[in-house]
Amino acid sequence: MNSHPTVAATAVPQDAEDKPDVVRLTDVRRHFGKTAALDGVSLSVRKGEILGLIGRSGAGKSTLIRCLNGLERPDSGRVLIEGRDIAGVSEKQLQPLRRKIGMIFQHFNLLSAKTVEENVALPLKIEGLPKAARFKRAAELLDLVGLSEKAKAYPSALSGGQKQRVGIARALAARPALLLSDEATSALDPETTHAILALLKDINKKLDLTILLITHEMEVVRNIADRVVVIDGGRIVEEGAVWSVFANPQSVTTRSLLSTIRPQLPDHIAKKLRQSPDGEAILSVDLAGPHASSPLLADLSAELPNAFRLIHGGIDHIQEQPVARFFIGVPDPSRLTPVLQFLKGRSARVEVLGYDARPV
Ligand SMILES: Nc1ncnc2c1ncn2[C@@H]1O[C@H](COP(=O)(O)OP(=O)(O)OP(=O)(O)O)[C@@H](O)[C@H]1O
Repeated sequence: MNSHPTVAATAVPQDAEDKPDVVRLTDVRRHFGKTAALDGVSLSVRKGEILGLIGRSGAGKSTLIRCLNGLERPDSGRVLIEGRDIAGVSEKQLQPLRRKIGMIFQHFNLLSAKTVEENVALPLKIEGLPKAARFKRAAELLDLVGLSEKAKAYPSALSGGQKQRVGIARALAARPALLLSDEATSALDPETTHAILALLKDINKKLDLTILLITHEMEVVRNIADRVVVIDGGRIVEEGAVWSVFANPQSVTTRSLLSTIRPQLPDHIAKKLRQSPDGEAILSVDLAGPHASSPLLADLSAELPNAFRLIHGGIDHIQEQPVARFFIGVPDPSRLTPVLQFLKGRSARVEVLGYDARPV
């Protein structure tokens, strides 16, 4: 028997369930005329968790952000930040609640006439902290984001990645309960994106910081989120631990958002597929968690020699869980049933995608 830890134990830290919710939305609705920007959204983000909220353009992400930071009032539903409902409070009561949320943005939103350290210290000036204390805190934060040597520089002298580091330092200045990241890496190149996401993960671990990542890119979610929520048309269409959603996406929207980063059947083969059982059967094979560590294809080859050919695929590792996806061809129709039986017996999800009458 396998000696791997159970799936549930590895996907969610043991104490995560006990941690309080920093954010809790209950049945939040916001309509603009006939458009339901948010159509009954309920979600929570636990202390220390990184939640990825993903959706295509128009899914309702910006409306949700605006409901969270109080710029938009929901038509109905509750928006709790550390247990305080921000949906029903006055503008004056909203100010201290807003400060519980630090935000980082796609275009950084730094003040160009102020130095890096002045940008970082600004939220503390608004809070009325004395100058020496403000700049001491700014120095600590610039150290945290690895940008101490740029304290006296102006934003125009920084790269995009450096600007976002300043944005992160500034967002953390007032010790927020939640860091809200609004497409914060969308304007950055892949290498810089990777470095910024690694920094966010590092800060999450060091400070037990709660992060809500709003994005349209699955790669971002894949890299650092613990859990993912997929929204479409103002509704949550799927949610779960990132590795498990990646391993077995249920909704059409999730599958489509994943299509750029999961192995797909090569186009030139997909184009030739027919549904009539004539020629080589083309199969997708998915498995995840402990099952994906076994030498499945080697075992299949030993059990049924020359029954299949490997077309495409591989094993990814998400949240330390192997997530495997392969495409294989079974040229001999008489061997299809034994291949399917073998794979299913090993807990793989197998789908016959079609038949290629003219394999290369
Ligand atoms: N102020 C508004 N007036 C009218 N319709 C609006 C308003 N704000 C949002 N909407 C509509 O609500 C829906 C959700 O919009 P929202 O901006 O929240 O989506 P989004 O996921 O943030 O999209 P994007 O990624 O393109 O920013 C869209 O159909 C949009 O046209």
